Amino acid sequence: MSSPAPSIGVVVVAAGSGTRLGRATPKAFVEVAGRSILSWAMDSVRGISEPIELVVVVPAALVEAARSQLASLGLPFAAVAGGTTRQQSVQAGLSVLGDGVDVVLVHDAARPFTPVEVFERVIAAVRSTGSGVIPGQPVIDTIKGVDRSGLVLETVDRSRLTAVQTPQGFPRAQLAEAYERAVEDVTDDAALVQQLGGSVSVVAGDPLSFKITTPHDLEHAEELAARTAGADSAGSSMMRIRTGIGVDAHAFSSSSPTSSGEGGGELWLAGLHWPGERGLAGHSDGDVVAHAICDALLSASGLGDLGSCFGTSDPELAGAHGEVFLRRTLALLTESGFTVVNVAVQLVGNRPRFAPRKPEADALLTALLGAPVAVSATTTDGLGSPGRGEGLTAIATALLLAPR
Ligand SMILES: Nc1ccn([C@@H]2O[C@H](COP(=O)(O)OP(=O)(O)OP(=O)(O)O)[C@@H](O)[C@H]2O)c(=O)n1
Ligand SMILES: C[C@](O)(CO)[C@H](O)COP(=O)(O)O
Repeated sequence: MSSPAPSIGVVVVAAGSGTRLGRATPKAFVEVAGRSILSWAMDSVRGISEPIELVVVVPAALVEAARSQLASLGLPFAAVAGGTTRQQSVQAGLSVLGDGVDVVLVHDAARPFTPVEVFERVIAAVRSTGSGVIPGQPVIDTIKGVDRSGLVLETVDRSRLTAVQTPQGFPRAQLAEAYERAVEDVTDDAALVQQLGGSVSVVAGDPLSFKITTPHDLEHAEELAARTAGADSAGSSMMRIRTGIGVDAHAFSSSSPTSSGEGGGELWLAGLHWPGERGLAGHSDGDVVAHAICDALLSASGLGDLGSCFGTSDPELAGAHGEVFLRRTLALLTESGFTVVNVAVQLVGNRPRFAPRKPEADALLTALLGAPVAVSATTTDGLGSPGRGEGLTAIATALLLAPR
């Protein structure tokens, strides 16, 4: 069954040059503690609790670079070229959003440390008000109105001011109309909506949402990133944890076991040969434990599943043992920068008696994946197809660490 299309569209604008930062590289691609500002900005976006459709808008020359840099995000995204102003870049992002999107958040990559709670607050407020919502922070300094010569004219009532941040959220139709009818270039999305008479309200922003604009902001970002790196295992590592689940079932083969176990109906399970036990039917050797592990690993990485990664059309996989699939799966994960943290798998069936060979199975699979694998086994008290002795099922979970 296909999953429902996301109703939240997130457009991350990252196509600015960063003139005020004064670097040769476009600002979103400047590194902070070894990662681009754009990559840092994705940490919170990835944490949004409901499905999103993500569009990243970058300088035309860096579309491919962005695609490869963000490939390990673990969530699908489109990367498109921006324009010469922020407004044009937002417009480019909006134009590729799918039909299923009805709420749009526009976020500056230049605000890479915006906590995910701010995103959630904006989404909730757009839904409850049915109108535009922007995060804001109180203005702390005393503000003076001055004329062109610098003469002070007035002290502004700062209780009426808010310093605006992103993400700025809107019902899609409201934002799309504002962009279609825009007549002048403005610095934020809310201004366009207001020009059409649309209402926009403010929710609490966050000091961490500061925009990296000047070299001083970049220094502040480096300090924050260093602190995050200090708490790496508790902080950003936690954000990189991915879990996955995999299930596989095979019927017992109708042919009798042979002594060789090769193609003659003997059982291969958890990477081990089980002499004298009836084998499992399938295109490969039917090793449900190995296959469930592969599916769990692929599900955690977002790279697909056993069927999509290793189709039955590959002649090398006909009759292949579980360890072939495990090695290939590990290679795919490693190429994409994932690290396996651990795997747990449970075999469901009446035979074989698994407990005596559990240490052997754990050791083999652990060595193959280079991470702890624990295999357990259970019966179903006679219920269902495993209970009737028709075949075996295995259910696996996997934990991965995604690349930075
Ligand atoms: N043509 C542009 C200009 C800006 N932005 C994005 O809009 C956000 C806010 O812009 P700002 O921080 O002011 O970025 P720059 O325009 O890059 O900075 P500067 O004004 O110093 O050149 C940033 O994430 C920036 O990448 C964009 O996508 N396309
Ligand atoms: C939307 C915005 O981040 C509001 O602060 C905007 O992009 C700011 O751009 P500015 O050019 O730094 O005002």
